[in-house]
Amino acid sequence: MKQAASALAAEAVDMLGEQPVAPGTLVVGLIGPGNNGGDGLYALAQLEDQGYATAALQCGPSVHSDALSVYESAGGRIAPYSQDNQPLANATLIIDALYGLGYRSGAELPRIPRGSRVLACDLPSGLNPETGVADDKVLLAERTVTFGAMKSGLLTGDGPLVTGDITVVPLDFDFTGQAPRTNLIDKQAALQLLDAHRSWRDAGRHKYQRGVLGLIAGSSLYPGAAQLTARAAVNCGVGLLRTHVPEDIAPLLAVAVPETVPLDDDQIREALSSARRYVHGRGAKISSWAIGPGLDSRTPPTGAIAEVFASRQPAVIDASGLELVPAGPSEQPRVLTPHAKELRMLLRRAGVTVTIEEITADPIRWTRWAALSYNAVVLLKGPTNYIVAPDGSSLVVSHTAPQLATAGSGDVLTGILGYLLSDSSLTGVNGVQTVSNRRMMELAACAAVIHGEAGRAAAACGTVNASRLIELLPGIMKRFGF
Ligand SMILES: NC(=O)C1=CN([C@@H]2O[C@H](COP(=O)(O)OP(=O)(O)OC[C@H]3O[C@@H](n4cnc5c(N)ncnc54)[C@H](O)[C@@H]3O)[C@@H](O)[C@H]2O)[C@@H](O)CC1
Ligand SMILES: Nc1ncnc2c1ncn2[C@@H]1O[C@H](COP(=O)(O)OP(=O)(O)O)[C@@H](O)[C@H]1O
Repeated sequence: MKQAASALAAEAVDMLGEQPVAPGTLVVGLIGPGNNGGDGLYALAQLEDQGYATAALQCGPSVHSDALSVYESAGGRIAPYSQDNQPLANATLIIDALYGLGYRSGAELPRIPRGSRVLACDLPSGLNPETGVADDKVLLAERTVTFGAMKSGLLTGDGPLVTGDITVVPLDFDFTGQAPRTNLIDKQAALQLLDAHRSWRDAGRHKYQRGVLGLIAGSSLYPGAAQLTARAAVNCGVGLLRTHVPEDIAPLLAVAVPETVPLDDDQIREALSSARRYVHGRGAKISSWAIGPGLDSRTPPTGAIAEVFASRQPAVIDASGLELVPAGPSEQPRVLTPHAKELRMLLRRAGVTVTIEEITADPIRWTRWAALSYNAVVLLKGPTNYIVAPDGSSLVVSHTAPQLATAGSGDVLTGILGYLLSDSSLTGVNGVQTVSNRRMMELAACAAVIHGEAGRAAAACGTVNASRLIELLPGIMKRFGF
């Protein structure tokens, strides 16, 4: 418990970001009746020792007695919580140590002043630790420090919307008794994954060796989507982008993205056959594919697209491409990127009937169904991104921004992921090699984090639109080591 409390206190200090302590700084703990409250009191005691002014507010019928004695010995004082509590109004930081793993929905939760900075101990109070269903009065956290292992409720349902940034603090024992089946990929984890995948082959490569992305996209109905995906891939730094779009929109694309080189059906076939001949490092004509943004599903490109689906080259498939991708076993490593409605369509095509409400209530379950049915990694887009591999393992990305819910933002994600899949230093592929689902899943999570980072950066400067995200990508990619 003291180990947990130390991590909580350290996070509080990190949030306050001031040493020596600024005058007027006040840390207020909302203290519940169980061990979660105990963690909070021990953390407040440590903050007292470090010179912070603290106050504890007792929110239940009792408090952890040992922790209270330690807190009082450190000079702290506890008072009963009431709605007009002065300390709460003056708090620089509130530590929510009301309820944690022992929470059952329906408690009377304290009202905290609007705009308060809240650090949640283990879980935000009012959040069901298993299902992720949050009460209406859940205490919204800026950060959550969770102990021992990730809790499913932090990652599913409302969890990612109410936890803020999550830090998992390993303890000397695993008190949940089981390893987490789902992992959170935050910015730090994405950086680590990209570093782990990056190979020494990065230097001295020509554009074909760096990686060539083949984009099959666009229609006269949706001419803009192909441009957005293409511009995103180019601004990520793709070695070469080749685009297959209908003839009537090709001139528009050539003007919007002069870096791209057109790709017709015959060239697609030639690229696929060259991929079968080349070995790692020698450079195939196309390394990976992005299929779907802006395609018109009523008049899809015929011919070569089926051969791309039959290839072993990695692909990200989005939007109307999802209506064309075959279900069942395939040799192609694929990431499908549906939003909830498209996931419902994918599942229906695979014979599973489910409503959008059911998907939203249990996103990992239904994404897993699609991953199994299509033998592909599936990235379910939305306020939180769920990425599930056919073996059932999953990653969650909540490093997002609500402003990303804007037209064309998904096309940008496809461009980012298409680029990552094309980069031979990340996939290790440039020809006949195939990429494991694990790596596809990790790269999909990294793309979602990069997309989220672009969304946050754009939102920090003003309103967000897809073009703005694209403009920011070169700087964002630099932050991720590109
Ligand atoms: N070995 C462990 O299990 C560890 C636990 N730790 C801490 O302990 C916490 C779990 O402690 P507890 O099991 O004591 O549970 P909590 O401290 O989360 O709260 C449980 C208490 O709240 C009451 N309660 C729950 N829902 C309520 C509701 N709707 N209305 C009114 N009262 C309600 C329960 O009756 C119980 O008394 C973790 O979240 C974590 O903070 C950490 O210190 C690390 C080690
Ligand atoms: N509320 C939200 N908060 C954060 N990100 C969101 C939210 N809603 C949608 N997104 C993200 O915005 C993008 C929207 O993609 P998509 O639905 O395909 O739109 P479009 O087809 O217009 O590009 C996805 O990356 C998704 O994860």
